[in-house]
Amino acid sequence: MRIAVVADHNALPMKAQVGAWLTARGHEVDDRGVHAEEIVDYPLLCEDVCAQVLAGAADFAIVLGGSGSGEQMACNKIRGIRAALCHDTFVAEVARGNNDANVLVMGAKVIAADAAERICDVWLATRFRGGRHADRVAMIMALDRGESLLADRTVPGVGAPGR
Ligand SMILES: O=C(CO)[C@H](O)[C@H](O)COP(=O)(O)O
Repeated sequence: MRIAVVADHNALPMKAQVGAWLTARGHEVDDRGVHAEEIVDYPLLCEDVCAQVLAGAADFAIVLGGSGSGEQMACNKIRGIRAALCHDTFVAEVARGNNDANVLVMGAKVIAADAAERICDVWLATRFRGGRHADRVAMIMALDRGESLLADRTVPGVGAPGR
């Protein structure tokens, strides 16, 4: 697969290790920075790497930060992106299998590099299951377009006061 990778100043060693791991398994890695330990504003990296996915230049993006939470937020502000912050293989499996996520975010201050490799392994091996999950992803994408899911209907149990 073609995988575009970025890391901020908190995750350069993880980027090197994950990049080498991916390359050793035959994936094409596009290392889009940063390349030095200068402090960088991670939303810039997120915009760049997500554009690679949206343009079809990459099958997935991997975004590495300190915690990863801001990176996940930034990526998910970009229309068409479904970014998942994964700290373990369970979340990675659900992110791909159920959510059809196209950007993997990890926090180098949260998990070790060997855990990041295991997460990548599960991410790349898991296929989107479709079915009811496809309906939910379609709803996510409607929200992404600024549409309301509830404007023209009521859903039992949603928004009603509990007893
Ligand atoms: O994980 C992150 C955002 O979620 C960033 O890596 C983190 O916020 C950067 O902060 P600093 O400039 O203090 O290293």
